[in-house]
Amino acid sequence: MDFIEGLPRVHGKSVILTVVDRFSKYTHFIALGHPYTATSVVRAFFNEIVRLHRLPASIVSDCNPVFTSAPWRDLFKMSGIKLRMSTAFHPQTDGQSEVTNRTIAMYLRCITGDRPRAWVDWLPWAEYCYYTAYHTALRATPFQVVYGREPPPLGTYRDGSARRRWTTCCAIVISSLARFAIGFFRRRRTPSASMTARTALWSSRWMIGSGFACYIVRRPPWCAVPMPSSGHATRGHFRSVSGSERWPTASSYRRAFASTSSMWGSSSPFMGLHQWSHRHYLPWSMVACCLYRPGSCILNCAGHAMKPLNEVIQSAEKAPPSRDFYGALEAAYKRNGMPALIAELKKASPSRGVLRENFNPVEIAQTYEKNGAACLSILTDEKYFQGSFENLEKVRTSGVKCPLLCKEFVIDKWQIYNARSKGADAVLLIAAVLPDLGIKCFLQICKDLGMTALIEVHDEREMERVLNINGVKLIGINNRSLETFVVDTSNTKMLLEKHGDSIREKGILVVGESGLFSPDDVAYVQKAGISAVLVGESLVKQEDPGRAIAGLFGKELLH
Ligand SMILES: O=P(O)(O)OC[C@@H](O)[C@@H](O)c1c[nH]c2ccccc12
Ligand SMILES: [Mg+2]
Repeated sequence: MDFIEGLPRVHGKSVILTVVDRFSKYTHFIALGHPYTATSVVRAFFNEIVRLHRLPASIVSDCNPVFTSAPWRDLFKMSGIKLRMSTAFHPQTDGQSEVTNRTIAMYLRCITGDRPRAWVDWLPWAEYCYYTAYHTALRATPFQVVYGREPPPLGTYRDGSARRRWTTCCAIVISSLARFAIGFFRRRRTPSASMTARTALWSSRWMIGSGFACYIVRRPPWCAVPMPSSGHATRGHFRSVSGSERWPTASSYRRAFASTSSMWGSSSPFMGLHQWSHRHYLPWSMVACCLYRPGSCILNCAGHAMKPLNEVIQSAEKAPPSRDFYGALEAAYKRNGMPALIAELKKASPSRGVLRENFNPVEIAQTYEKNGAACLSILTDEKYFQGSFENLEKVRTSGVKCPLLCKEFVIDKWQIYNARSKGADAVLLIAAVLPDLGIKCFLQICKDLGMTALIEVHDEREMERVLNINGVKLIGINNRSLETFVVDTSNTKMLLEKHGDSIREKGILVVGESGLFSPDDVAYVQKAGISAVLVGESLVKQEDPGRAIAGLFGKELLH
């Protein structure tokens, strides 16, 4: 048992009494007023713990004077409960509570974000998520250990109910997600044929890790960031990161993480992500609720709440077989002696606004294909690029034969299965927003689904991280800075000068992305060593985007 103090006072409450069962890790979080007394704690203990679980054999706590006071001493004497107190400067004795405290404080910071006073309302949900989350040491959820079965499903999110009050929605979304998470872990123990044991392992860890990615990608104003832990990470500090209203920039991620570095044990989110201990991640359900807040930039992911993971996996398995994206690029490069073209269907962009008013995805796709594009990239992100999965499906069913890249911010494997079920042959994975573990897991999923993963890097650090991952076949170097949107093609040259050798050694194909407008630009990146280019703006903006291809390359491309 332990206390988390110093939370914002709401309805007279500013302390959490945390009670963890050492065997099952089942937890209870009880909000208390400050100052709490021995009597108030005894009362809470009987009301909330003894009522449900009977008297414990022993209690481990730190040297809080509450437990040495008369009411507790009497209680211990009469009931035969042993008190095992940790000594000063040896918090490990009560390590279980310390870990729980840290975790719960983090959940609360993340969920309440810029409304720290809402912690009281969220406490029961945090508790629910805690005891229904898979525990690596237990190989089960605490709930399962105590009750011998999974918790019953809660209400399900229903399509069309989104206009309800946000809090209600959120509760529904969390509960259904928690259920998916549980379903997922159940699945993990009996992986289906399509999911190799290795994928299952990666994904289960990714499940936890992805929390982190969501956390990064969230729009800055919602990004609650734990303060560096000075001594105790359990104090109720809340802080939100301010940043561009329109778009989460890399600098805002960095700022966010610079301040948490001591807590995460890494100096930057772009370094050593894989080393983070799992308890520093949020459980999926928690993160999801942050993600679904209005204003979250990954709205596509909200589909999660409407279509459970196992259903998306089933539809992905039923989808027509995928085409060879990588092979198409390789063949086109050989055929033309020019970089293969991935032509992009992009209606708008956050930096340039609307690029093309009359945007007919099928027409554009057909003229791209007719004029020699090897593959197509279709933006499905709605908010910033005005893309959609409808566009992807339309192009896929229109008779266009080029392999298709689904372009969105993938942070959750659900999105990959979803992309496959809609007919995508490749997905984009952005190294800046994914930890290494995430990339590995997603690569494996792509492999299982027969898809190609295009892994996008921006700088040297990301390039090094990606080159250390096995199985990477396609790397995209984005010349556009995530931070300033400024395009600089010399980025490609610089990265290839430094890493060209190991890229060639591994047989990796490199795609030059963004800001290519003229035959000179193409020649420049080709000379740097790329074998394909990804071009959007300079084609989409032209009257006939297909005919613009010859203008971009300085010659007609062969089929
Ligand atoms: O329109 P451009 O400058 O030719 O860029 C295309 C493509 O590189 C760009 O759309 C892009 C590269 N990586 C991304 C990630 C998400 C969204 C978009 C992108
Ligand atoms: Mg304590």
